[in-house]
Amino acid sequence: MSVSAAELTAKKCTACEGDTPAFTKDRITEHLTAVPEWELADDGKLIRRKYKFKDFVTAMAFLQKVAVLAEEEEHHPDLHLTGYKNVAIELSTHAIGGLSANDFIVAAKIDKLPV
Ligand SMILES: C[C@H](O)[C@H](O)[C@H]1CNC2=NC(N)=NC(=O)C2=N1
Repeated sequence: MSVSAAELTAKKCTACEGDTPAFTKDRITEHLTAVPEWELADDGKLIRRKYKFKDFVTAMAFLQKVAVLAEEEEHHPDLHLTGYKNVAIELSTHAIGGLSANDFIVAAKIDKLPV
């Protein structure tokens, strides 16, 4: 059963232990429909969204908003700034070496941030 963005944004991340199983392909597919801007990468171990901003300051301001959200959720994406105004955000659950609900919750919340 597919999951909606509203369901994801209504949730909070929960602490993820190493014994939590990573999402299967089916669960990933169900969750990806809620965050269609995100691509699956690294053999299903992470999801990525790319942004192009008009300038460096705008890109950095957006990264700062993502950082605040990550701290609130206690789940932290890898943040990349390339070409001084292009941002790539990667989400995976390091504790389990794959994807968990936390990644999709944070992705859905990032999608709601003003750009
Ligand atoms: C206790 C706390 O929830 C963990 O250390 C968190 C911190 N942020 C994290 N972020 C990510 N992306 N993966 C993790 O496994 C992770 N673990």
